Amino acid sequence: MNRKKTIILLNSSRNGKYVYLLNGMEGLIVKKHLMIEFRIVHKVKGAARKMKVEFHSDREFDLIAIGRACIDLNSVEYNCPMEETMTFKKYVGGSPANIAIGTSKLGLKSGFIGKLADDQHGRFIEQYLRRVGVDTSHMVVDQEGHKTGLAFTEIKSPEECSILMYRDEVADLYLDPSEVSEDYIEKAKVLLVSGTALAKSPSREAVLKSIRLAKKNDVKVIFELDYRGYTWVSTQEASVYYSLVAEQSDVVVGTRDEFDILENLKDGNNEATVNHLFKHSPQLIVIKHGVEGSYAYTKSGETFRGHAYLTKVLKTFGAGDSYASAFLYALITGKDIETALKYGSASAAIVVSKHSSSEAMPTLDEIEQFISERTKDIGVTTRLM
Ligand SMILES: Nc1ncnc2c1ncn2[C@@H]1O[C@H](COP(=O)(O)OP(=O)(O)O)[C@@H](O)[C@H]1O
Ligand SMILES: O=C(O)C[C@@H](O)[C@H](O)C(=O)COP(=O)(O)O
Repeated sequence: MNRKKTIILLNSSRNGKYVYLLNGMEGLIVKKHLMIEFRIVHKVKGAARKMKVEFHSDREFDLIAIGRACIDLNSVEYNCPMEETMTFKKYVGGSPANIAIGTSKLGLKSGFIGKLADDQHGRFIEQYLRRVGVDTSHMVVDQEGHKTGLAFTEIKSPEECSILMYRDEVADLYLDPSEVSEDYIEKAKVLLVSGTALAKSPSREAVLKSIRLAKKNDVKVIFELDYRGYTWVSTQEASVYYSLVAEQSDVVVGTRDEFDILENLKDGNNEATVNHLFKHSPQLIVIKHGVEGSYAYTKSGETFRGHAYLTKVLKTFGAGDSYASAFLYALITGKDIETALKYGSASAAIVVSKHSSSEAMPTLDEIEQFISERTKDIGVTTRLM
């Protein structure tokens, strides 16, 4: 009897051992008494079914993001502690702004709702967003002297990066509910909500209003947890608002640590997280695990695994925003979840090898070229007898 099976070597390892894919299951190859055994470590359910999220097709904007548009000052010196860093390069930053830029660069029509400081930094941000094609018609200028948020980045080594944020009295957290317009939100397929915008009133109420308007007008709500600890009074408070918004969203995206904040616990597990959230509105939940990759869970019970691509890492920040940009691009343009995970991982791998988060956002050609080159690398197949 012919019992040949094809197994695929995946681009990842578990505790230093190679992980293989066989019949939709991930496992390790273990030698036992001259036999080769396939030991399952993870079942990838329904991998062949190609689930998609449906969006309105007749909307002027693919995605409208709400939250902060700020400035990143990225260390020009590599492998250097912040104390000794003398030179920083300026870019537009802020997670939702980065995602609006990333999706616009990929060809989506993106818009932004946010409040900018009435200063040189605020004007730089607005001009940059407009230049890369983001609609800024609903960005308002603060009239009360609030400032632009700044993020200084430190690149001690490719693995050891940190961000030092200056966010006292920042203009973005003063976005008022009266500055959120239903006429604008109803034009979108997707409202992208950043968790940090929930940290303080009146921005918190502005975001809650935008979610209500989105739901009223059949705009999908995508919640990027984007947790930045120092913006919050306590983790308890963050957990309350994160849960409230996640339960109302259609798609929730975050790292494992961010879901722990949402659930107000330590070392949570993905199954428990999704089981709870699927009792509410979400149809799709994406949980990221850094270089270990990411998982996408659907309400209908499927699980998909996205693998990080090996790349020459310059710094680790920017991974999440570039991942979200390409993942959402793929979802909104009707690609299946497996493809969206690949696009997200490829986009992140490209951005972590470059200096910035926003400016480095890849084009569609760059992502597709990257994936096609890497498919050759990881498509190593072997046969089990
Ligand atoms: N060092 C890395 N090399 C290549 N890809 C990476 C690396 N770190 C993260 N990624 C990719 O970026 C995605 C998001 O990264 P993660 O660190 O989980 O999010 P965040 O940046 O929001 O903390 C991961 O799922 C992975 O695909
Ligand atoms: O979100 C911010 O305010 C800072 C970002 O602009 C910065 O580029 C960054 O931290 C991005 O990191 P990510 O969350 O890993 O994408």
